[in-house]
Amino acid sequence: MPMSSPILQASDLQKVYGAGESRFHALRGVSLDIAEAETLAIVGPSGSGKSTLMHVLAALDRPDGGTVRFRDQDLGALTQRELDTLRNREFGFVFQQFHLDEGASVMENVAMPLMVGRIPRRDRREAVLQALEPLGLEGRIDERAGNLSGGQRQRVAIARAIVNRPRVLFADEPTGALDQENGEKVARLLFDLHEQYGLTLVMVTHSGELAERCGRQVSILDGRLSDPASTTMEGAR
Ligand SMILES: Nc1ncnc2c1ncn2[C@@H]1O[C@H](COP(=O)(O)OP(=O)(O)OP(=O)(O)O)[C@@H](O)[C@H]1O
Repeated sequence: MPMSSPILQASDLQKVYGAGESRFHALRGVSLDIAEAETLAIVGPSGSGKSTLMHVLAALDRPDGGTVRFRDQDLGALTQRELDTLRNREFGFVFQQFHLDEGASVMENVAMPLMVGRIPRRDRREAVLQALEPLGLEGRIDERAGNLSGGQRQRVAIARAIVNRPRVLFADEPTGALDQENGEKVARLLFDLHEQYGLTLVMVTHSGELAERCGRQVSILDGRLSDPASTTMEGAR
């Protein structure tokens, strides 16, 4: 059955850290198609290469071999500047440890991708309010990020991730630093964003429960996908 072309397509990815004695082969030929608007969990034991794979897919890091294509564009053919622009426009990021500037306001944190994308100052506040609104944080816009609770901080990080209206949201252990209740709230928000905007969601997680809620899971072990049949989009929704 013909399928629409994938939004992301990784082919035979290799990633090697270090050299000599400390050389470590973290990705050993990973091929993976990701369909537009699917929800994908990348699972596997600690140190298996999950974050490395996510970073390479998201153009945060370049592979040492193989290719990543975004909408048929070979990311390896782009200059660093072109890659940075594409990442800022098309991808949003949520990390376990939030990575907020705690001394800055919610407004300043969420506006960061808009500044990188050279959106004029006069348009930023409205865009930030729109991003905060579905997360229930528009009333906190002028608060210092460091004054917020962990769950609220992760919601600010999600607002920052969606403020540029990206097509793909990458989340690395998004609920890992949160208690059960706040983790559930954040998980629900991520799936709501997928439903509302058709965002493609790519999530690295240790949580079997979170992974189960994704349309598809791929499992990585020692830098290889453990079930090669899972690399196509048959299971995508
Ligand atoms: N910058 C680096 N330099 C050297 N080795 C690295 C670097 N980053 C990761 N590694 C190694 O590569 C392997 C894969 O790391 P990665 O972070 O992708 O694993 P992971 O599956 O996400 O693990 P975890 O679940 O513990 O976060 C690990 O053995 C790690 O020690």
